[in-house]
Amino acid sequence: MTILAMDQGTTSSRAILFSDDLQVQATAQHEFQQHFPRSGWVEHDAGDIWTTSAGTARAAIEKAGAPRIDAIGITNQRETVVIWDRKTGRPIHRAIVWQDRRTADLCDRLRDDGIEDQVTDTTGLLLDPYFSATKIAWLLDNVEGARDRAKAGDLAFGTVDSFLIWKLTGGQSHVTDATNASRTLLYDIRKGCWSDDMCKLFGIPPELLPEVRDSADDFGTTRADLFGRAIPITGVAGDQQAATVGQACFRPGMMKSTYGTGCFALLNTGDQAVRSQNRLLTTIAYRLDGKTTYALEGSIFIAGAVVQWLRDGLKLIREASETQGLSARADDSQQVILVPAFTGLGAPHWAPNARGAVFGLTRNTGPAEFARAALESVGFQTRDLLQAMRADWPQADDAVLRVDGGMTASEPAMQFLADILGAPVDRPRNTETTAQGAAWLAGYRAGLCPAPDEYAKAWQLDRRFEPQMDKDDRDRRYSAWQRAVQAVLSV
Ligand SMILES: Nc1ncnc2c1ncn2[C@@H]1O[C@H](COP(=O)(O)OP(=O)(O)O)[C@@H](O)[C@H]1O
Ligand SMILES: O=P(O)(O)OC[C@H](O)CO
Repeated sequence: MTILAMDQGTTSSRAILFSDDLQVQATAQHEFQQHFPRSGWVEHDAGDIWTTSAGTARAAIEKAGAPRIDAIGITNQRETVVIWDRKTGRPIHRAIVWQDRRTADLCDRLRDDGIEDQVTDTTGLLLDPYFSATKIAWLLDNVEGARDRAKAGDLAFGTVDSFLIWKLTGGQSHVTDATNASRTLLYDIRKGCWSDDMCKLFGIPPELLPEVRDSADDFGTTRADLFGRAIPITGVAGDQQAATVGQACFRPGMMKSTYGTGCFALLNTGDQAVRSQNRLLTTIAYRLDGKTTYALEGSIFIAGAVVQWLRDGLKLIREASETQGLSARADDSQQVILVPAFTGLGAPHWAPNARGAVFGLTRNTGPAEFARAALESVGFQTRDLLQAMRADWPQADDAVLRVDGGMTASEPAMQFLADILGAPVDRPRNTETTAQGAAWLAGYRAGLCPAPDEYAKAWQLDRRFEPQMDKDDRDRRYSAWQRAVQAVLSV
């Protein structure tokens, strides 16, 4: 039995074939072009999204010796908006990517109207251009004739999962799953349906919207000519939610944090949609067998990207892994703090105009101290998130943190994370947690993979990082970080 996971990310499309015991059989990856038509705008060609997704799927199947594929799971960059013509399947514009800030003014205006509380109550999100609704509104208002065509039911909106399913099924299915719907600003996360009020507020004709299904459900069957036979699509989740599932964070209080370019932390809060008082997001972690599990989410914009900056910006290293040896040589008597607010600060500050700063420089500060400060900045920011989660939901005190993503290869970064959180950090053996989550969802629905409890038992630890810093030191260092962040916010 073989399951194909299609992982459509911000910079590349990947395909991973899994056996039914969820071992990786083959992978393929293809980067695609990013379009930046103006400052703050980020677009993808939806055609590229489709061809690289289908192409990597074919390549992975070929690499594995063309096994029979029994089910497909899809996981995707979230919030990104595609609108296409239902008759021709042609997108009416490039996809507007989650990072795109073009609707910042619209969000400000809506906030000035005093509606943010209502929006947060319904959707669990904030009025920020990050989410889909204002991007949809922008397309309807800026592509000629789009609003009329949308009202007439001629157009379809989808997040990337939905667009891929449409293409895979040859236009037979216009569907999405609850996790992706929960990122649009249009979905009532407590009632589990599209919200008429939100559609009115953002001016979105409901005719545009896909049908919302569970994360493990029947999403349609692929065109037979694509991969040799018609294959059922039975699992879908946004990539951060798929990683939560892949990490088997099925119990309330379990938390996963993915350290790629940025960092996304999701804390399972069970059947409680916890309303954050600290500007975290309330989101759907997954919906299985009709039952919704919620999460609190915090996003940090710069995690592994700070290491890229050491490499490409400062040219202090040639490869990310060199930070390990370099940071070990840092002078312990120096307390250099780097606040990497290169593109503003994300949760819990949401300060888009903040910019980075370095504190505590001396004449002896050199590359080693910069490398250490860069790795530590990721730990400090995670503590900001955990602190906010603890304030929102007291059970978070006992959270178990499971980490994944490229930056978890960094032993010093993970050790400092445990030290500054004062809590253990678990790194799993499996590094393909996002794709594995999608594969498990598909396999679970198709009857190939075990129920959550059984699947959770198969999760294997690679290394647990135990906190080694004493409490006074931890508190002192964290206070210094907080002062540095306040300084950045006040400039
Ligand atoms: N050994 C390492 N030490 C520190 N950072 C690392 C290391 N290996 C990779 N990274 C960082 O991890 C990030 C890549 O992780 P990945 O999960 O592939 O991200 P994404 O999916 O966002 O592209 C890069 O930003 C890189 O700087
Ligand atoms: O594609 P990634 O891994 O950068 O993830 C993007 C997130 O889903 C955005 O919310």
